[in-house]
Amino acid sequence: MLPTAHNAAKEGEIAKTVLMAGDPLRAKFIAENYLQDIHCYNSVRGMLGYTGLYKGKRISVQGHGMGMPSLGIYTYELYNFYNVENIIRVGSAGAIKEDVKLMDIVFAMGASTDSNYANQYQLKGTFSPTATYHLLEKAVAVAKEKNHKYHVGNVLTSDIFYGDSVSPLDWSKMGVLAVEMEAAALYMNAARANKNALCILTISDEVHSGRQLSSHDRQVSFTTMMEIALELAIEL
Ligand SMILES: O=P(O)(O)O[C@H]1O[C@H](CO)[C@@H](O)[C@H]1O
Ligand SMILES: O=c1cc[nH]c(=O)[nH]1
Repeated sequence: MLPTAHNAAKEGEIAKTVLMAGDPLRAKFIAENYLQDIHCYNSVRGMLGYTGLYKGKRISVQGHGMGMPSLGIYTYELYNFYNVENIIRVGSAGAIKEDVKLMDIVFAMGASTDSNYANQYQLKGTFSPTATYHLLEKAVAVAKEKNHKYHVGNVLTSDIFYGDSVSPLDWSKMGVLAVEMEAAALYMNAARANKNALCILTISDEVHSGRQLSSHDRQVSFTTMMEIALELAIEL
């Protein structure tokens, strides 16, 4: 079974806990700036993956691409073929609730979705994708200790970035905080594999106001989220 069609890692090359980002260059940035003794285990399709040490703990970091189908492939393989236990997504998101602002951190406690990803499970109802509580609890504790501004709640995982006649803002009437494109699939793959997952997001743009982060603020606020995820990873 290993390596797979999408991941060149051999058995044992990936740690039990993996940080993941849509952009593989964000994964490379984390590896090069925070990990020691890094080893690049994957570059198939440019979806870079590295294993290294953070404060002495072995962790991996890998890209997952954009959208649920892409994240679905990489996380399915990590959970089911590479014996990964914990996946922490570090992503960007658009704020849809007005009190959620640029650079804020959002912990996705739940992930509502406009996709049909859950149809594969043939359930007679609607599955609610949720974060693994002990990951959420520990990550929030790290953010609190570091005095970062954060929100915990529901996000929208959407199949649509450039919408024609639909707006993610409609979801704010249900208290949904922000929109991104992968958390629901991550939580469903984790649930089905009986593994752990958390999605941590940084607000890169406000859908409600049209404001966007400058490239400088993007870099600073993304590192805050990365440091929370790394501190969480060493506790797992
Ligand atoms: O910054 P990442 O992790 O890619 O996350 C968000 O950014 C992409 C869209 O620009 C989507 O993947 C969305 O989920
Ligand atoms: O999916 C995303 C990510 C960032 N900003 C958005 O508006 N949508």
